[in-house]
Amino acid sequence: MKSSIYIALDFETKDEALDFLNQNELHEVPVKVGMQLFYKEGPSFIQSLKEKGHPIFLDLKLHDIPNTVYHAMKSLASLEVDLVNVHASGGLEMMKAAKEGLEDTCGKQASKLIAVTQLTSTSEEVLSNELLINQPMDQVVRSYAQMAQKAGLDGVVSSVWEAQLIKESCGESFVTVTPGIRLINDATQDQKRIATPEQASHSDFLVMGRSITTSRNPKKAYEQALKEWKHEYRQTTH
Ligand SMILES: O=c1ccn([C@@H]2O[C@H](COP(=O)(O)O)[C@@H](O)[C@H]2O)c(=O)[nH]1
Repeated sequence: MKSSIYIALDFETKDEALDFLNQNELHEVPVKVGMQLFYKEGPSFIQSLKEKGHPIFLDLKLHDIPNTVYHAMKSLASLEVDLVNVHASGGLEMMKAAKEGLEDTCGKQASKLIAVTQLTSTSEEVLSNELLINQPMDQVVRSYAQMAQKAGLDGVVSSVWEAQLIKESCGESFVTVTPGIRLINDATQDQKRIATPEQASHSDFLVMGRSITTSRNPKKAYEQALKEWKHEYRQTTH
């Protein structure tokens, strides 16, 4: 898997999403399909994106009892997307079941499986006051990442600010996928742990939605993000 930026296709309909990609000449770019579009358009939309050559991250964040997640992953496995995910807070047994569901259907060719550690919309305050987790965010994210690794997963979703710690704890090949990315001066909106592409030197993949999709020039915004990120990537790895 080459490192890249997944554009979050958070649109109401497949027509809106496909028009967006066509009109902005974003051909074959990696895309992320989340609950909004998948619940409305279903597997046939994934198929049409695949036919157009887009690498796909299917971001459904499964979180249920192990047996349910096992069977749900068996269904998702047949879509043969690049990345699928679960919530790490579902626990070790649930994550193992997710992995088994994928592999029982597609063997080692199955989609890569990652786990959300803590949503990028969760702040330190929410973590302790609402979720009642009385540890610092980076420690919680690190523990969840280690648990995901123990369950046999390929990586995790976190904010940019925990990616280095994850690499140090789980190794360079453990994949870090980071949403909550904003170009400079863009609105934070509901995100709390945000960063610019330039700050994302320890991320293998970025996820960017509104900074690109609501930009006046989405293609330019996408190319700018890639340039800023790759510049940083080159400086830290070569
Ligand atoms: O922790 C997480 C996990 C997933 N997401 C998803 O990424 C995009 C981000 O969209 P923006 O418009 O760039 O804020 C969105 O689809 C989320 O569901 C996340 O933001 N944080």
